[in-house]
Amino acid sequence: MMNSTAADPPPTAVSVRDLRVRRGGRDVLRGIGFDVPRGSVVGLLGPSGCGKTTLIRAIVGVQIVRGGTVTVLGRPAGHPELRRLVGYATQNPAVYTDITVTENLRYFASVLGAPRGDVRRVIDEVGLGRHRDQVAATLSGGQLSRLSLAVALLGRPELLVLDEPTVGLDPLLRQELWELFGELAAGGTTLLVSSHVMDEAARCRRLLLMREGAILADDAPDALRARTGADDLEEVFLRLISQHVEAAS
Ligand SMILES: Nc1ncnc2c1ncn2[C@@H]1O[C@H](COP(=O)(O)OP(=O)(O)OP(=O)(O)O)[C@@H](O)[C@H]1O
Repeated sequence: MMNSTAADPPPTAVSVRDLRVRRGGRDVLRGIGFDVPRGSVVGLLGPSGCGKTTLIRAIVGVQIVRGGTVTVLGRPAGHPELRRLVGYATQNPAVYTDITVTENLRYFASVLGAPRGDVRRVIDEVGLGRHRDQVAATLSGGQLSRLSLAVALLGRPELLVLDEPTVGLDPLLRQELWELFGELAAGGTTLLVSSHVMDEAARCRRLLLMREGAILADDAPDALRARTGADDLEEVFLRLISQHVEAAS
């Protein structure tokens, strides 16, 4: 058996235990737990309102929680050291609309202490080369969300948390972005990516399927297919819901 040393990174990038969150007088996360292995792409899927963004907010340390623990790269979520280690792209792009793509990225690179050369790299990675000098206010929705993703990629964070990064993108761009996610994971980055789109789920190493503040399943896509006897992940999800409802009744 191998002994881990103080220098070894923890084997899980994110570890959530019995996490409970209340928002607007409702229990939005009801005691959930799971691990995100390092160097993998994990998909967070579930219907609108099931709690995906709330969970993501807890992982990046901006959500008040009622109970439970969230450990990120071996530190409690929200720890100041995580600022440089975690890249977060929100659903609504948080960039300055009155300056250009490059100016936004230069600004965020200086805030994060990322090398200047990173600006060019992330622009290329998200395919915004032709728009580098365009004022952000004039970008399309999909271009804006790619700019937000580019900000999250600055400094090569160890963990990327992306809230619906492919909304509003055409199928080709979506495919390119998922290829980029795969390349980043192959290089050791961990990605937690939320999505409504089930065909994207097939590209993930593991899937967290959420419904009404609970995790219905946490497994590899093939294991979920085998468990439910369905091929299509949309159908897998539906069967898991009915199994869950039957078990609860
Ligand atoms: N600021 C808030 N105050 C009170 N309740 C909130 C707030 N934001 C979200 N909620 C509630 O928390 C629940 C979970 O919302 P959340 O945004 O986490 O869902 P989601 O799965 O990310 O949805 P979507 O896919 O539509 O973004 C919803 O019932 C929502 O109404």
